Amino acid sequence: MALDEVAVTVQTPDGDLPLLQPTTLRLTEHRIAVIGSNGSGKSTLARLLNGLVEPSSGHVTIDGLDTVRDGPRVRRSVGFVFTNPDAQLVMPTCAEDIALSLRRTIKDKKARHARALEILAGVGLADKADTTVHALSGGQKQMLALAGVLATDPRILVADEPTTLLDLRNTRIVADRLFSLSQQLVLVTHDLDLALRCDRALVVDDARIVCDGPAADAVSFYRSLVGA
Ligand SMILES: Nc1ncnc2c1ncn2[C@@H]1O[C@H](COP(=O)(O)OP(=O)(O)OP(=O)(O)O)[C@@H](O)[C@H]1O
Repeated sequence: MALDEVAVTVQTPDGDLPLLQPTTLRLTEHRIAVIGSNGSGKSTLARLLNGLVEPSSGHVTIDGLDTVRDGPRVRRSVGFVFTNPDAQLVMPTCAEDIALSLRRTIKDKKARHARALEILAGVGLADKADTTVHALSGGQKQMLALAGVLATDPRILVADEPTTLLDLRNTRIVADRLFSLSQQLVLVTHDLDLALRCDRALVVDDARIVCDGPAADAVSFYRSLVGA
């Protein structure tokens, strides 16, 4: 993943508002954390990586594919997990939701349903196949949303505060799943323990990356930045 002189600016009634100042980055490590205060620009950076946000200037490329020009192919490579799983659970039942993610790879409906049941079993939701997604707990919903994204077989996973709405136990379950993946992971988080488990961390402040390095160094920098 590469950002070349990428800036994001939005127009507001008060004039241009920079959401990301010009940034050049190469993201090659297996697990990269993005940390920083509320409103600093972390989600903007994460959303650039799969084309949910387009650069106002510069280019974002994933394996050489431009996120604007090659949007659909980029989104096949880069799965995105939202803070609130309700944003991505769209089908009436859990099995149907996973089956939706499998529609590109498994054309036969029965085979797709069977694979969906296997995937649900793999995340501890075997008994929820025919349950409405609205009847799941927050932790179960996030595991379902994550399983749905992984069912599309992305090479990279970008997760934007995936544990923020979860209690301690569910945070651990979702985090352990994320850290067990072979996929490259970009994890936006306020949980500094999770950031410390990454190979590299970026600190975002006021629309800029103000520190970029080994997670322990970046977390120390962030703590001193906010006086904690
Ligand atoms: N489309 C938009 N129009 C105007 N302002 C925006 C837009 N998108 C984001 N912002 C503003 O840009 C800033 C950065 O937003 P962003 O969501 O990237 O922050 P964040 O670091 O992820 O914050 P949080 O930790 O609260 O989720 C915020 O002040 C936000 O209100």
